[in-house]
Amino acid sequence: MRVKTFPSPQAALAGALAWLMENLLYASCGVLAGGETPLPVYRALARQGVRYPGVLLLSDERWLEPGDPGTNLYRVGQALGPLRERLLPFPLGLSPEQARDWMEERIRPFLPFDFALLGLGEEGHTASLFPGSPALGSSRLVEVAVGPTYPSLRLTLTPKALSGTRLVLFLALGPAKRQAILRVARGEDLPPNRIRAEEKWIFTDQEV
Ligand SMILES: O=C1O[C@H](COP(=O)(O)O)[C@@H](O)[C@H](O)[C@H]1O
Repeated sequence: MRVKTFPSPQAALAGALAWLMENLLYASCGVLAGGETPLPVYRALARQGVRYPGVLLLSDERWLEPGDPGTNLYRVGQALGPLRERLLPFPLGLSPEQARDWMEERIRPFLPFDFALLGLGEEGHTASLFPGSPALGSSRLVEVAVGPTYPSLRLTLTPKALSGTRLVLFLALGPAKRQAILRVARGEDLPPNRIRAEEKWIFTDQEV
């Protein structure tokens, strides 16, 4: 895991945007994190008018009603603008187990993914893979997972699905995430370190 520290959050977001734009040029399937942190990157991407004919997957989904503004699909989709059409979303209308199985079959042909822009939580989670979660050791590509915060029920890509991705970038901003960044960079057994990839980076505004 390599860490790149930028002088400000804005600079780190710009770095992630440049990384994403470069990867979209050559990718046929990439993964995007939900949450708050990457939304400015997706908005900036939409403003650039980037065309991308491939598939975009969400790293995870919060199990809410379809169309709920708390879902990653809603928030990421809004931010992506026209690129939203490239998303292959988790099917929220089914039961979590049906959605898991449906998604697993849909994503299999796209393995290994070309790139993954992922998040990092303060306690070290990425996607909806929380420390200690049984999903970390799953032999499936997609798992139903339980998180400590609302909404607790999630669907997530597993380390098995994400491992083999050519390039993985964790975008983690703000002092509240500094400890998690340090722990991941030290190689502690946290979810980001369960993902094996050719190249893994953390882009941050924190000195570590
Ligand atoms: O719950 C989630 O959290 C992570 C981190 O989100 P952030 O806003 O702290 O960057 C996110 O990557 C994941 O997709 C989301 O469901």
